Parts: sequence; C-alpha cells; structure tokens
Amino acid sequence: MAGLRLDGIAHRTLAPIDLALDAGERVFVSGPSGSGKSLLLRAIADLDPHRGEVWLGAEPRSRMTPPVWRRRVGLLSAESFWWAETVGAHLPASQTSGPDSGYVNDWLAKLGFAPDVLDWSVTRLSTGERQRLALVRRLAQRPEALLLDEATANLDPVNRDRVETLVETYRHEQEAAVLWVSHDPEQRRRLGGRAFVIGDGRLEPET
Ligand SMILES: Nc1ncnc2c1ncn2[C@@H]1O[C@H](COP(=O)(O)OP(=O)(O)OP(=O)(O)O)[C@@H](O)[C@H]1O
Repeated sequence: MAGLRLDGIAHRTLAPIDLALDAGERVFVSGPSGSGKSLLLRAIADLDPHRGEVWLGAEPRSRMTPPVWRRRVGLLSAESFWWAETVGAHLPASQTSGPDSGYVNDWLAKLGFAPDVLDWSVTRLSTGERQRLALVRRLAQRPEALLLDEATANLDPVNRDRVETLVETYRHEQEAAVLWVSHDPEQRRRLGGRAFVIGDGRLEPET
C-alpha cells in the first residue's frame, strides 16, 4: 500500500496545504463548523474546484481517471447517497456472493448486522444504519487510502466503537492511509496519532 501526500491543496477558504501521510497512518483533522474540513476531503477526492496535486505513493492523481482515483482514495461523506432499492444492490455482485463475500459478511457482523441486511430496502435505514452501511460499501471497493468525514457522528457509543475498530483493523491490515475529520476530542485522544486543526483558513498541528 501507499502513502497519501497533499501537495499545495487549496480551496475557496483554505490556504495551500502540504501534508504527507505514511501508508497505514491515521491523521485527524478538526476545526470549527464551516472552516473547510469537508471541502478539503472533497478537494482530495477531486469532487470540487481546487488547486494542487495529490499523490498516492508515487502516482499523482492527475495521471488517473477520476473514477479510478475515487475508488483508490475512498471518501466516506458525512451523508451517504443511496440510489438502488436494496442495500446489497449498492455492492459489487462479486462482494456479496462468491469467494470475496466473506469480507463483506465479516464487516457487516463487526458493525452489528446480520447478512440479511443486504436484502433490506434502503428506505427503512436509520441515520446510524446508513452511516455504518456506507462504510461497508466504501470498504468493498478496497480503497488504498480513506477519507472519513465525521464517520461516527450519528452513532451511539457501542456502534461508534464498532466503526472505530473496523477502520483501525482495515488500516492496519491494508496499510491504508486514513485522513479522518472528527469533531470529537475524546475520539482523537482515544485513538491517538497526529492531529491537525483548520482555523483561519490554515491547517495547523493540534496542540
Ligand atoms: N458550493 C459552495 N459554494 C459556496 N460556499 C460553499 C460551498 N460549499 C461549501 N461552502 C462553504 O465553505 C465553507 C466550508 O464548508 P465545509 O463543508 O468544508 O465546512 P466544514 O468545516 O466541513 O463544516 P462542518 O463541521 O459544519 O461540517 C462553509 O462556509 C460553507 O458554507
């Protein structure tokens, strides 16, 4: 797996950022509401206008098509979008049956779901269920780096712990770089690692 490097990434409210995450490293980003955290993740995922380059290992984003980049550098947005009728229809068929389906069933179990959740209609999903299932959907694409936007914001402590454990397991096993926007100071302290704050349009180390 590869590290993730931001090279002069800037958007409408943010001065250019240089930041390098090693393969398998998790870095937290926090900051006041409206300070530009989500826009930073969306800029890295190449979803909004911005300046700068991003590297996955030795490969610049500009040398990949957007769909390939967004599969390899997976963004989990704060609000997930569901378009098909059932949960399972949002996952590649190869991940829900056949040799690879074990991973998905294992992730579902780790997040407190029985395998039949794949047959559930998306209309019945609660906010927290959507949030946890969106993580499984993202991991099923086997991203080499993860961008998490408040991945546990809607969860009770039990499910928050489940999500933290799954992300940490995936990070270690896949050596995936993880850039995690979190409003929760306890979470940042509990999980440790480098943490930064966005304030006044700049990214500074959290003290
Ligand atoms: N398409 C847009 N056009 C104009 N302004 C925008 C657009 N998208 C976001 N903004 C503004 O840019 C600023 C940063 O937005 P962003 O969503 O990154 O905030 P955030 O730090 O993630 O906030 P929160 O913690 O509340 O989610 C906000 O003031 C927001 O209103």
